[in-house]
Amino acid sequence: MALISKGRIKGLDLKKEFRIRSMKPYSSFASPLAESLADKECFPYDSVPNFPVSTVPGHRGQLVFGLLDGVPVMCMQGRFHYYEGYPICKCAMPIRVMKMVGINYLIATNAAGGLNEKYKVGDIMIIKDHVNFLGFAGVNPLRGPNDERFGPRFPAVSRAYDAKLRAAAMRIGKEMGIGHQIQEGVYTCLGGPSFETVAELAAMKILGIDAVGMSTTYEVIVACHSGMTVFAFSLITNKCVTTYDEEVMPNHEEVIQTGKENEEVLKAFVSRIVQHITQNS
Ligand SMILES: O=P(O)(O)O[C@@H]1C[C@H](O)[C@@H](CO)O1
Ligand SMILES: Nc1nc2[nH]cnc2c(=O)[nH]1
Repeated sequence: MALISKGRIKGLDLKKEFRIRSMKPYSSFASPLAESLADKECFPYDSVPNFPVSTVPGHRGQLVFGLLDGVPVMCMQGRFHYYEGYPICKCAMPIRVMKMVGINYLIATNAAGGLNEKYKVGDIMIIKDHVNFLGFAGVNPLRGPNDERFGPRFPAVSRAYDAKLRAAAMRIGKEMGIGHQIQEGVYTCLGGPSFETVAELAAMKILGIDAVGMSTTYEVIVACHSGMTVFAFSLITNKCVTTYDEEVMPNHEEVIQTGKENEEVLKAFVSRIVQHITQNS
């Protein structure tokens, strides 16, 4: 989800580049956050020229514009993952569309497996940093010719996750009475779609990784490249299976179920962070 503000990127014309006029408003909602927006307009991904289409069960495919408690926002209902077969730059393309419509704040959320032993299912992990494993192998969304209109060839991402917003989110969590559910840690994105082996998880633990997922890092890199302020968190939907004798195996159903159980609290959390941003920017 992203907050819309004035000041579109210079030299880019969204209507011209994406022929956005041809998008048809559409209304059908999956997440309660998008449902709760006022003055909604929805655009299914397949109505946007050159936009990828979401193929993941449980991931609806549309852009939703509207007001969240009076603040103009743009939501993605369904994101794109490398395992769906798209090039990584295409997975991150919606972030550039956000930049082009004048968005300066990105709030990225994901479902992740909890590797840190202290984490419980249902915890919210504020992301303080990431390990971009895909990038280790050269799979970076900025690979290829650099578009200077968005940002520099070699962007720094060492402070990708805004420290002030992280502190504010921690405070907000406490005010909401969910302080015991809030963690702060390091996220990693793997290519998926297979979940991790026990040996892979053991290696990641040594690297200081707290939660494991299949998204977000490529979106954050692209947002950071174009100067957006980023806040991101993971919902810990399952505990990583770190020994060979556990009966339960990681599964997508558990991920979906934990997401559903926490929808309302996440919606309230995001809404309060959005209010905080508008009052402090
Ligand atoms: O899009 P996110 O990262 O929230 O979704 C995670 C990663 C996979 O798509 C799926 C695995 O269950 O959940
Ligand atoms: N890679 C990965 N992605 C997830 N998304 C939700 N849970 C998990 C998990 O355990 N591993």
